[in-house]
Amino acid sequence: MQHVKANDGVSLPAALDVAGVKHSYGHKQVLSDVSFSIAPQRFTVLLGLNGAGKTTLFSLITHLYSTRHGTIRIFGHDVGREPGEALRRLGIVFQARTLDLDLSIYQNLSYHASLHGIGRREALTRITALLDQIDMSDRLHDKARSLSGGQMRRIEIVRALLHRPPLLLLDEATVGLDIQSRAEILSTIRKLVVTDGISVFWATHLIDEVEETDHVIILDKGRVLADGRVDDVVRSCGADSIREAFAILTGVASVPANGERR
Ligand SMILES: Nc1ncnc2c1ncn2[C@@H]1O[C@H](COP(=O)(O)OP(=O)(O)OP(=O)(O)O)[C@@H](O)[C@H]1O
Repeated sequence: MQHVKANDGVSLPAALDVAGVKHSYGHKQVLSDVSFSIAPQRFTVLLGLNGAGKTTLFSLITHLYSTRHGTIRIFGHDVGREPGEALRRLGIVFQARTLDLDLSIYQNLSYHASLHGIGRREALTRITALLDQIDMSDRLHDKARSLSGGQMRRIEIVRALLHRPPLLLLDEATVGLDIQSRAEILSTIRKLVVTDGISVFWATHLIDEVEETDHVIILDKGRVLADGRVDDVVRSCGADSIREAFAILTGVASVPANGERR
């Protein structure tokens, strides 16, 4: 089992360990021998253009698809062999909106809590505390449809955290949001790593979401092209910035804001 050093130097099992994973849709292979580990209590970015294979990889990690080639472990638990143990440790925010618009925020969240076997009283305590953290406790009984896109995303993040998973996956969480909402979501998530010791795996095509001290995994056409601290990746490419390193590695002349390959 892959072990990695946490922030305090203690050796822990990797929050996520992906080893030799391949995936095909019919004859089209979209993930080729993908391997990497992410450390606990770190912010790790999965950076790739549209079509790189990020969502497919997330579908394998969350066990929506079964892994036919390779293994995926969450804190040492094999997603294929012990899905209950593995998935209990995982929270996920998908790219597509998933709140029920006709239910209140409380109803959306308490339903999810009950799926995780959390009692009503405990659920309300957790919901109130998490809504407080994102300054939305006054919206508890509002209908989800009355929220802005950024507020909906924040409620989806609260929902993903209700069962207190140590690993949180977010697939293009800021897509379609205005600049201010994007910044707020990103800073909420970055804070969780520091204050709650959560491990975050953040998939994006937006290079300006990456910071120098993050761990970055660059995925392109289903292959891992780089895996390491951002400043190390930049240096090893002989580049001046992660944008330049990404362009060198992928052969994409400039990285477009919409994530489409040019
Ligand atoms: N259900 C499917 N059937 C066939 N091909 C698929 C399917 N889902 C994805 N693909 C293809 O697999 C490749 C990887 O897609 P994937 O959605 O995983 O990439 P991505 O990095 O998440 O991009 P995006 O952000 O645009 O979703 C693409 O070429 C896509 O067209």
